[in-house]
Amino acid sequence: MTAQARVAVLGAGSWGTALASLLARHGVHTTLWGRDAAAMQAMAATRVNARYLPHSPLPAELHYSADLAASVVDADWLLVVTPSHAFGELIHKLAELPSRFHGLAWATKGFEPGTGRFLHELVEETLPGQPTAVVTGPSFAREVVDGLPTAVTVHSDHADFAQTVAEQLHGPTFRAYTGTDMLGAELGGAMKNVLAVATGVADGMQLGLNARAGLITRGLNEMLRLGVALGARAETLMGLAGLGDLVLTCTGDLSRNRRLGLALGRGTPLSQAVKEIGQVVESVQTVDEVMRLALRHAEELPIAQAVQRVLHEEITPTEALRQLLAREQKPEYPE
Ligand SMILES: NC(=O)C1=CN([C@@H]2O[C@H](COP(=O)(O)OP(=O)(O)OC[C@H]3O[C@@H](n4cnc5c(N)ncnc54)[C@H](OP(=O)(O)O)[C@@H]3O)[C@@H](O)[C@H]2O)C=CC1
Ligand SMILES: O=C(CO)COP(=O)(O)O
Repeated sequence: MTAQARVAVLGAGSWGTALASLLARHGVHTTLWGRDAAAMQAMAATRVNARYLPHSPLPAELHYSADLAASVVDADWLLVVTPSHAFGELIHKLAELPSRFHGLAWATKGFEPGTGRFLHELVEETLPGQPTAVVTGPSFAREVVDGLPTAVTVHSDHADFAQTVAEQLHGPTFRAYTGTDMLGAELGGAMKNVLAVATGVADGMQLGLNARAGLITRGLNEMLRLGVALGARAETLMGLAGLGDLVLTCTGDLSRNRRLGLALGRGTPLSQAVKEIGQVVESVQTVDEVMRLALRHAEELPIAQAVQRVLHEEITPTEALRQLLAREQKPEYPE
């Protein structure tokens, strides 16, 4: 008999809780770590994540901890699911802890704030030699924890590690594909959050379904152009990590990034909109990193730039729309 796999899921918000539940349901010995001891104790007692997924019972097999060292000490591999702004600090803490894990995956979507560095670059520097993988794709936590059918993709430079992660996540209602393009997978997951704000703004302003479809398609074009300039594979961005997640977050009201855009389009001030959502809204930081990369690689991204100006409250959504519509006529693709 093979030993039961042991995984620590680090970050007990909605997505960490959903992925930990999934692993536990699949027979993996799973510990969910969160920084808030009282919240973790309450979760263990009630088997509900009252703040982030209040309507979904969690499996009896799931373990909870607020002790990072104890959570990771005997884990076979780790799955980090904190917001991107907390990712670097956590990786540095992990580098200091006694552990035996072989492989670090993350389902965080975003970049290192302030540098435009990809999360895989940050991990390679801090934990050199560890197999790494990114779990991404169209996947609202609430639907996953409720057992609704979902497909994601796991990209890694280490085929064995990608296979381990995908096999343990894969189950009757959760399909986990594998791929080898970490950069493309990370870029897609990060950029779709910015583009979801754009379509949210348009829908909040009641600009119609034509505008929504136009923004999704031209947004995909921005993702592809920046991706290819950075060395991503176009097919990654046309798959679950790019187009799939873009469609989900640009059209599904469970998306917090879309809801931010909707609120801004209806005239709600940024700080109020973020406060009302009450959860991580990655686009607020990601947009600056996307534009930093675009500048570095001389790529013009008019939709992402409009989102940046709106999120910095430099221009109103109405002015952003005027500027986008006033752009010159040109071929759809460069010849
Ligand atoms: N929700 C979803 O459907 C999906 C989310 N993602 C991605 O997953 C990542 C996490 O998002 P999500 O779970 O939704 O976010 P939530 O807003 O639901 O939860 C955020 C969690 O992160 C914790 N946290 C915040 N700062 C720190 C820190 N410094 N150290 C440790 N924990 C911290 C919070 O703890 P506390 O409560 O104590 O503040 C909370 O548990 C994001 O990058 C998101 O884009 C990806 C796919 C789907
Ligand atoms: O990444 C997600 C779904 O794939 C969740 O999107 P939001 O962060 O916009 O809620």
